[in-house]
Amino acid sequence: MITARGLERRFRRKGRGGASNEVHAVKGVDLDVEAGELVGFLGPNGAGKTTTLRMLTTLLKPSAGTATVGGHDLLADPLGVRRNIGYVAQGGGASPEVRVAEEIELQGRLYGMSKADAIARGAVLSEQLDLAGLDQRLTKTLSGGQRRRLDIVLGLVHNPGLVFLDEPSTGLDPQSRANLWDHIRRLRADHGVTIFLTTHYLDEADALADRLIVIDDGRIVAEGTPDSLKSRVSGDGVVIGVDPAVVSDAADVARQLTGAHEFDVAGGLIRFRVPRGDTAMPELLRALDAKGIVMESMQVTRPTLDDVFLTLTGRTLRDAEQPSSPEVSGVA
Ligand SMILES: Nc1ncnc2c1ncn2[C@@H]1O[C@H](COP(=O)(O)OP(=O)(O)OP(=O)(O)O)[C@@H](O)[C@H]1O
Repeated sequence: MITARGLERRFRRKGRGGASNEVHAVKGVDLDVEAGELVGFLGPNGAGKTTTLRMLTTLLKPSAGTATVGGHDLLADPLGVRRNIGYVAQGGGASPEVRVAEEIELQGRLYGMSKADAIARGAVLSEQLDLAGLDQRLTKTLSGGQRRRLDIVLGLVHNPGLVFLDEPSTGLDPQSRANLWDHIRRLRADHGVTIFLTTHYLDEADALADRLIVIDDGRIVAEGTPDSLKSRVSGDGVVIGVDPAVVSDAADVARQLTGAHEFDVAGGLIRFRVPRGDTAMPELLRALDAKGIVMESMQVTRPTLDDVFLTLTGRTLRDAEQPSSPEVSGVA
């Protein structure tokens, strides 16, 4: 669905006294997205997510690189790309003074659909995204969550096989976010739409994406399923409790586990890491049992995506956030 090679984008910014300097926002991105995948493009503010997305959706010309999106070449056939994708921008696109039904119909007609087809498709999507009954409301009267769902209907009305969502849940309260995630999952399940979404929320990336592509400072730094990224980097944290009299014997047993590392033994507690806690624990229980040692307590904690980002870049995702800079001008 998407193949990009060496995508780059530079911007020229005017500094003090009219001097201009260049921002290398995207520094050679390669990415592949298969049909039917739900891929999260994760990175801190300013990492280059929106710039990459705008290049892939033909809104911004790459300074270098090539891409095929939805089967069409980005540079040779931008119209073909546009016809085959949906794009839901960060701030959304609905006009405030227009009724929901008119907005959906207008969007369909912009893509060359007949009035009847646009209305029919709009009705199906509105039902699926919990907007049924709101068709005569002015869009400015919708709640944040409803508006965001309308943005998604607008992005999907022309039936694209691939949809780009830029920061879909920004600005929504926790309940509306969880609700939106359900809708996004269902869209993929019911329509087989391929979804590429950007986010800087770790929980969103974790909850929603089959696969994550992590970007930092214009470069891809990792990719994989949320679980594989977590296990690759640091492994699960384990704390077991035993009688302090046998703690060193128990620690010797735990050290035999494949990949066990970072041991810390204090009182009756043994802390360490293993690549996969769920498979290591039964093995450890059996080995301790064979030595007649009773495990009194056990806790396994999965690493978070923030641990992953920290290991990859030396910063947590939150530390890495920087205020976005104003738009000035582009250099293709
Ligand atoms: N039109 C522009 N002119 C100058 N600099 C720009 C322009 N657009 C983006 N940039 C800069 O490029 C870098 C990447 O910005 P981009 O918006 O792609 O990041 P992002 O990861 O999407 O961040 P956010 O989550 O805040 O949207 C930033 O340093 C940003 O200031």
